[in-house]
Amino acid sequence: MDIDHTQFSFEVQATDGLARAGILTTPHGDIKTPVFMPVGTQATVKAMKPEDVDALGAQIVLSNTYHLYLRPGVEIVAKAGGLHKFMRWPKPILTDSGGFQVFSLASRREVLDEGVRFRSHIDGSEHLFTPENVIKYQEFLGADIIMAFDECAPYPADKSYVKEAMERTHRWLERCIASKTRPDQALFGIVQGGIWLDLREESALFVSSMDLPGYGIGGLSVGEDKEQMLEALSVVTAILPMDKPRYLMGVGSPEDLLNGIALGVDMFDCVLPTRNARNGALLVPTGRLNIRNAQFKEDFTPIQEDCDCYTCSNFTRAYLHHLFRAEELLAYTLATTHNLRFLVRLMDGAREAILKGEFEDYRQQFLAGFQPPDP
Ligand SMILES: Nc1nc2c(CCNCC3CCCC3)c3[nH]c(NCCc4ccccc4)nc3cc2c(=O)[nH]1
Ligand SMILES: [Zn+2]
Repeated sequence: MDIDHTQFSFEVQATDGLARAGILTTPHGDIKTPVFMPVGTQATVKAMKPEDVDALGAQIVLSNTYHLYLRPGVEIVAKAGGLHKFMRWPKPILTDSGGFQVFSLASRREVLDEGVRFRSHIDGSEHLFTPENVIKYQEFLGADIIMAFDECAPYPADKSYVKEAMERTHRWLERCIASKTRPDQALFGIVQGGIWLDLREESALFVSSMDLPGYGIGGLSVGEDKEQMLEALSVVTAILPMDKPRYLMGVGSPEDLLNGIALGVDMFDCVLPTRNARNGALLVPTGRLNIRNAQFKEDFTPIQEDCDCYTCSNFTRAYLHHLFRAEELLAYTLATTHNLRFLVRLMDGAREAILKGEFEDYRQQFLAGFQPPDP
């Protein structure tokens, strides 16, 4: 089923090297790219009200077919009128297909050509995900962008297995395309191939040949070296159509976002900014600040002086330090608000720099000041 081209389109407004500034139009609104997409695994960005996720500038949120299929069930979300109504998020939503989550969360998995048999991490019940039923589940959930059912090979894995998983993913993509029935949902194919550049080239060529509205770059950020990720990424982005959005799945840290943009990536998602926030690791221009540290006990300055977020505009480091030490729930909301705003501003700055042809300076200047996490 083809998409309704009046509802989906992608316009590259400017390029600066391989970096792009664009607009992705969807039935629930436009998305300015580059974009970081907050993760809302179980139909909520953890600890956040949707209106506050909107207020900090998030343009699109992610949710997860695997989780929502197991609980509350896709039928209930469909009865609620779909994800947008169920979670009161009126802007675009993207759902991941569940392939990755089956491998990272479920137990007793069995990969067959038909699909993946697994046991629920919640109650041990047995299930089978196939390309056909995963597309059906995503149609019930009603996201604007849905991901093909794929197999993200584990890392490390030998090349023969990665090749087999890539070929299975290609066959599953054809079955996903054949199963689609909603013209108001865009199906993104996913490029696999591990860290092997010949497999990456083969997968990028195959997925590109399906002429889809956008492309996920999978199989990365699974433990490989940064250099291996960037090398595989550059092979893939050189092959994917220039006029379609590229989504690097599961990435990442501020430095990975800027390095991905420099290689032609438009969309990103990662659980880290929100997960780290809940652990008290707050993003600031010089790196990460662990607010639980005793040094902040009497620090009455904001998390970040020049941040305009609700947290930095109203509270001090001493207060956040207290909330985390006291395990007060407000800590998670305030910390998540700041980390998400930090990434929204980082992406907005990248977009402005690309429009002015100054992205390389922007990237270098940010990376010069930002200390990477301890390995
Ligand atoms: N379909 C699919 N999904 C992938 C994902 C999940 C992306 N987030 C989905 C959201 C939907 C809602 C929830 C998440 C990935 N995430 C990562 N790395 C994250 C690694 C990481 C894990 C924990 C902390 C930090 C980094 N690599 C990924 C590869 C694939 C892939 O090939 N195929
Ligand atoms: Zn802030």
